Amino acid sequence: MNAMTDAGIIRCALVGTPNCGKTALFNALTGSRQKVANYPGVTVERKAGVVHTPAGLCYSVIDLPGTYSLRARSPDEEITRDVVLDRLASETAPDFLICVADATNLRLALRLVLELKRVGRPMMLVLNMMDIAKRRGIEIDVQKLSAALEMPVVTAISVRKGGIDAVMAELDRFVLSAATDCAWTVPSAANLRADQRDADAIIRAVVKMPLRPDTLTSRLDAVLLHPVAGLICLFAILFVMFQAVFTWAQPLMNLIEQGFAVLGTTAHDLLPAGIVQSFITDGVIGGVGSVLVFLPQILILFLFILLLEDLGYMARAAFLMDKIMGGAGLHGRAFIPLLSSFACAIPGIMATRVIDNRKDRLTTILVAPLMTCSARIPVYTLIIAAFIPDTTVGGVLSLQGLVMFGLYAAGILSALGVSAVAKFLFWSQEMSPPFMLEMPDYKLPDPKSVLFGLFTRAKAFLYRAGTTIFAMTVLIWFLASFPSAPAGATAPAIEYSFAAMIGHAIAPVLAPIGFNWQIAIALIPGMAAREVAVAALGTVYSISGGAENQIGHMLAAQWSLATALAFLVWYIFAPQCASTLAVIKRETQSWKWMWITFGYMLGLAYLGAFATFHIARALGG
Ligand SMILES: Nc1nc2c(ncn2[C@@H]2O[C@H](COP(=O)(O)OP(=O)(O)OP(=O)(O)O)[C@@H](O)[C@H]2O)c(=O)[nH]1
Ligand SMILES: [Mg+2]
Repeated sequence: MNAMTDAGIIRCALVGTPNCGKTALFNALTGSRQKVANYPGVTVERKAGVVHTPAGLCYSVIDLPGTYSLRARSPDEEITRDVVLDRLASETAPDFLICVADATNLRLALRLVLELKRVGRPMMLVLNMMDIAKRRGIEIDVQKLSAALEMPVVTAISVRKGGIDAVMAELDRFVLSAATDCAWTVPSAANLRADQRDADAIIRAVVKMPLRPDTLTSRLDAVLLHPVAGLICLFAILFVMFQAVFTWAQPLMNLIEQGFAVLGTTAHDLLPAGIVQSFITDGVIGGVGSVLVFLPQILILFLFILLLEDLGYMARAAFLMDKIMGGAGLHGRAFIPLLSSFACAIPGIMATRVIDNRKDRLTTILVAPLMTCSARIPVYTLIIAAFIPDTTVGGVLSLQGLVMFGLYAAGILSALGVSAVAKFLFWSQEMSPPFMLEMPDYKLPDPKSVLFGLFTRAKAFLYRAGTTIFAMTVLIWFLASFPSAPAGATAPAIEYSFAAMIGHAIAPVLAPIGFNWQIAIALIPGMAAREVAVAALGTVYSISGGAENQIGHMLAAQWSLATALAFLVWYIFAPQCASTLAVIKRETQSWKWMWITFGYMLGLAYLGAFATFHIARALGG
């Protein structure tokens, strides 16, 4: 037995139907922390890790997107097909396939195993989710199954690392032998039906189903998938989510804000007046601190998204929204990518790989950046807190929360509008394939994995604050501080700086939408990350305005309501994120779609802000 091939370590690949727990198994085997969630299509790219077995062998393991057949339909399934069939120039084929199957849902899983056998590589089958199978009273004769499939079969509970020893033991037993010839050909519908018949026959021989089937999922679905009650529940959930983001976070945000205020005054008092003091108080604390305040809101948003994902609700929401979105030219499959875009458009755009039809996928990519990503939260919150009174409507709903909800709704509605227009302009002739998505069973979220998800998000946000946002803040501070004011100058020092020169140069273009030069200078570094605009405004205004540490108060004193509203509208639409544009280029493999996205978003932002500014001013704002 020798796990080392001439080319290096043995390579195995995890293959299985969507949502069967491949990534959970991958994480358990390799100690990685890849994203696991309860809906089909979580993994959309290949991820590699390393396993060290008890016998001291070392394997490389690849986690792959789920698929029902190697007859790949969508870009994520193509990745699985290409890895399994050795079609990638950049990597050698896996020596060993670890098939993963959801033990509670074996029909399509076994059909895939039968198809994979024709690839001619050594294989094993991991029956995952055995905890749920046992609870439901599903009995599987593992030995008989192994004999029928002619491959080792082990059981596992991957989320709790159950059965990992058995998988490792199989890896230790594995003897590298030459793969037999690949007999796989693209299966026709008749081939798939024949495989399904064989799979069903095996299931009849080895699986004993319980007399009383599990009804919790179907009872919940009777309400949650109901065309009317289901939609009401969905909107109620989303509404509570947005209210929560705004109201629950407030006490924590106040605390962080006070912390930074104390830090700012302490630094101001301790440091001698001059460049260093200005850098620390205006640049670092005023800039980065102003963004860090928003951590609680971002975490509350993620808490909701993580809970919905783990519960198994996402696929239901997608199903409910299919009709509504279909009216606007969006496919039901677009829902999960679009909802993920509330966190950030980048994973959202990558998640569109599960959409098989190219035009549906392009439409989704085109509108994903209109979803309110978490980087807009700081901008929205800052402006809302400064300009919208903190009152309640009807005694319960916070007005500020309602405005926030309105901004989210504006993003969603404009996405529907843009996709309707895109459908009309680019592909009015084409029909979308029907919506098909397997509904996962409801599961109670695992607190550990939810906490870990929150921790990862917090880390990513802090990392961004410490790198991109910090770097941009330092740049702005530098531009706003140099050259310093000449002796005997009367205007504030910043008026003589590079920032003012650049800002004044751009300002005429932005004047029609009510933006002053301070906003102009905040928008450019805002391309690196949307939150930078908040930090930049903080720095620019604290340098021009003196000791006041509350950006909100400074803005309220200096901007008209019309400008503030125009600024909010600008942020609904503006393509203020270079990384999103780069991902669009990568995922569509075309500059054309990147520029179309950039162009239409910029156009909408300018027109929207222009209209808002002038209407608000006409109304006296
Ligand atoms: N109860 C239980 N849940 C599991 C088990 N393995 C995975 N899960 C859950 O099943 C869901 C799907 O797990 P993933 O690992 O994301 O599935 P996947 O096969 O990688 O899915 P895709 O990447 O979408 O193809 C998650 O909610 C997991 O927490 C298990 O053994 N028992
Ligand atoms: Mg996965």
